[in-house]
Amino acid sequence: METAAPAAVIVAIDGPSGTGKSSTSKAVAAKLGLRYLDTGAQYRAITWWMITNGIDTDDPQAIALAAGKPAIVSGTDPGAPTITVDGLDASGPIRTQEVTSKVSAVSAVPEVRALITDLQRSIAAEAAQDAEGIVVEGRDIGTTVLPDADLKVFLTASAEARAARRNGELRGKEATDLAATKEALVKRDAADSGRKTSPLAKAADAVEVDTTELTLEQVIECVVTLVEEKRTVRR
Ligand SMILES: Nc1ncnc2c1ncn2[C@@H]1O[C@H](COP(=O)(O)OP(=O)(O)O)[C@@H](O)[C@H]1O
Ligand SMILES: Nc1ccn([C@@H]2O[C@H](COP(=O)(O)OP(=O)(O)O)[C@@H](O)[C@H]2O)c(=O)n1
Repeated sequence: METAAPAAVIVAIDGPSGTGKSSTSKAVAAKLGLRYLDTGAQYRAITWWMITNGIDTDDPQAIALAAGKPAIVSGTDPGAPTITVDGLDASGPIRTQEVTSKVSAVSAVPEVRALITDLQRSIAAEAAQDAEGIVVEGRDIGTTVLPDADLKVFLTASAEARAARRNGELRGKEATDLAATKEALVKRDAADSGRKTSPLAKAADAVEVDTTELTLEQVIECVVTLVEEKRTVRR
């Protein structure tokens, strides 16, 4: 008798910058044969498009009017995630300090969030239909984008640990001193948490994991266990 394939699993991993969302989400998706979506990269991509097309990122109206123009496409292979804007590879430009300094303003605009949230939901629905499921990481996945996700994880860590991790990633001129990195990170956290439309927040039914004292491997193992527990219960 054919055993039914396990139902697809939808995992939401949220949290502020530097908690390990991307590293953990990619590793968990790869280990469990799931797709992966970096929603931050989508907001960075539309921000990069606004900057390169001369849209004033301090003008929410101008951002709203232009929000529907760029075509943003995400590749969901955790081993080689991709992001293109109007067919161009945007994976490099979206990580600059210029984009990082403007992405919170762009992503706070309701019209931007509505368009990108629809895109995220269609990518998750496709993964549920055609694959084993997906790990979607961001700020508002468990609260707004995928409120019915099978598993919601909210990663936290001290601002000091997060700044040190982020600083460790920056290269050359962008590797500013730790204090400057921490200040920028705390400022972005506040903007993301304080905005009116789908702010950074822990869903009531999310499992909180403080990664401050944990290694990345320990966080990955913790989330893999949580997903496998979910899958077992549902079989
Ligand atoms: N628990 C951890 N311990 C040490 N370093 C970590 C941990 N989690 C992530 N990192 C490192 O910190 C940096 C930021 O991780 P990332 O996954 O990009 O975080 P986020 O997506 O939440 O901003 C990366 O260099 C990553 O390897
Ligand atoms: N689901 C999401 C993901 C990111 N974002 C925005 O996009 C920015 C960049 O997200 P990111 O995940 O690439 O940032 P890091 O956590 O990697 O520093 C965040 O600071 C938010 O302003 C959002 O508003 N909603």
